[in-house]
Amino acid sequence: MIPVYSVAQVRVVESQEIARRGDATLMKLAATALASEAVAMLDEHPLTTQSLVVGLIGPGNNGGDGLYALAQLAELGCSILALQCTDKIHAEALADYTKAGGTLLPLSQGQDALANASLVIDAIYGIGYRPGADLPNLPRGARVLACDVPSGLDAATGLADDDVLLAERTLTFGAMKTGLLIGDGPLVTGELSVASLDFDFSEQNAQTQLVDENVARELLDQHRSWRDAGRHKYQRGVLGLIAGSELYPGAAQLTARAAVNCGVGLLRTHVPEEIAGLVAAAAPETVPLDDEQIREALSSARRYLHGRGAKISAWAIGPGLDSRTPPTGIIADVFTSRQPAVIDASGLELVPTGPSEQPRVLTPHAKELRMLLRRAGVSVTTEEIATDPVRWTRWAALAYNAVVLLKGPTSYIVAPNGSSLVVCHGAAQLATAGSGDVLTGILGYLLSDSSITGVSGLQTVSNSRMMELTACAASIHGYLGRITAKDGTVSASRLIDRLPAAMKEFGF
Ligand SMILES: NC(=O)C1=CN([C@@H]2O[C@H](COP(=O)(O)OP(=O)(O)OC[C@H]3O[C@@H](n4cnc5c(N)ncnc54)[C@H](O)[C@@H]3O)[C@@H](O)[C@H]2O)[C@@H](O)CC1
Ligand SMILES: Nc1ncnc2c1ncn2[C@@H]1O[C@H](COP(=O)(O)OP(=O)(O)O)[C@@H](O)[C@H]1O
Repeated sequence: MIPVYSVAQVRVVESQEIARRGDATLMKLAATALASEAVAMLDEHPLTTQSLVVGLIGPGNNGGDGLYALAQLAELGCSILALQCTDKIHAEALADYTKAGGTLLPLSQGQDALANASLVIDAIYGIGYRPGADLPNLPRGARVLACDVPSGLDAATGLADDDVLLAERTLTFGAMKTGLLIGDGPLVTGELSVASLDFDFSEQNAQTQLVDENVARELLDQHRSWRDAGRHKYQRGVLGLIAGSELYPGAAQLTARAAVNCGVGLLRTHVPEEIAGLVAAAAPETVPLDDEQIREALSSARRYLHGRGAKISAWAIGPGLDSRTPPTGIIADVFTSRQPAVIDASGLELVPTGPSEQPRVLTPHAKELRMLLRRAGVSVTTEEIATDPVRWTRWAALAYNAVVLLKGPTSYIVAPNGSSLVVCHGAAQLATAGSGDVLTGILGYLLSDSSITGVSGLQTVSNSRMMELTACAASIHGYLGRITAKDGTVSASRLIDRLPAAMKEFGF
């Protein structure tokens, strides 16, 4: 997990570190990390003797970082140029830069250099940015490495100015900051990483924790064992899918195909008779599940205590249900079980508020979250949700006693105890009909697999594990979106086709 702190917390720790180690030492450390990130970016494309790194330099310490980094790049043999973007400039860093042989030009004289640059380092503004500055226009296609924070983004609120400098990568210092992950943040930072500079955050409570793909891989690995190879399909896990209607026949097919392509032990589907043929054709691996069999599975699960001997190990409820005629009775029965469940789309209209023995994940987008909150007696607009997503997701988690995943460009995952995780950096093209159904299939599969949940015998899945697996599903989904977008436009069907390859990257 990568802890995330507010800018105010970063400022507190920064001032302690300055007192301990000195301003210049910290800036040079930041610059070394920035220079090696620049080298890594340059290495991705063949270098020529004309390869040029142009630094856009602002008035404060962010500009200082940029100048020190350029000086280090010059020592490594790169051609460098600094463009002064504001009246003020960091004097000590400029002296260091000039000593390394660097040239400084006003921004107005740097247009040709910008057009020819192999890489642009954006060191105009960092966490000291106040919205409304005059920011330069960069040539189309410029490769930009942002120093700490893209200029034009408020690292506290996540709000970006229209002319924010869009980064291909952002290297942020000290710690991950909230504004990089909320609002416009994920749309403008590009690939995001942290250089911790050994800042000591032990006296600060993190605002939330970021789950990136490496963290997701570690979380998924937590309970895997060599013994997994000996399991038969029922031991591996059976997912029960209650979905679909004549009105929306596609969603159940998408979720079913997604779960199958994840490698689920067995998928059993409860869909209306009218679309059963369609679902069976879309995913011939599935076995139908009628009301009687569901009741039998629920009662056998109770007899054998949760988990052991149960015929269904997890549930996915909701994709494509017709909210006018959902199978309310059978879903209410499933809600009394202790097998974990993911509930999406129209299924969300049926989830009861209050305490429950069943570990649940609700996966609303913002409008569905508003509906969930209304049902719980809380009136809120989607605009209010956008301004403070974690707060409103927390309300729903508490009211429904469930883990809640708020979907969008950034996914926020909150448990009933208020703890939260964040997942971001999926492809924007994931915003396409049916991609949420694919996510439900992925999460349903993860909840069904005993080697992933780590549940055996008498245990049920804890909310903290539910939260981790929800973050893993969102992370796999984001990765899936990115690899699919690499070779063309994205549709839910194309996502499903790439799912086996994506799962492999996560150790499946
Ligand atoms: N202090 C430290 O120990 C460290 C700081 N670091 C760097 O320092 C940065 C923060 O430095 P600063 O506090 O100097 O802040 P910045 O470098 O982000 O910029 C602050 C300056 O920009 C001006 N400014 C902000 N918004 C403006 C606007 N809209 N129009 C015109 N001028 C505007 C301010 O008046 C101020 O002069 C971090 O982002 C990071 O890059 C790193 O070197 C790590 C260590
Ligand atoms: N701009 C975006 N960038 C990245 N991911 C997005 C973006 N917009 C939506 N998503 C993701 O796409 C999925 C859409 O889900 P949902 O709205 O339920 O779609 P549907 O109901 O059509 O299946 C969610 O996983 C969400 O996190």
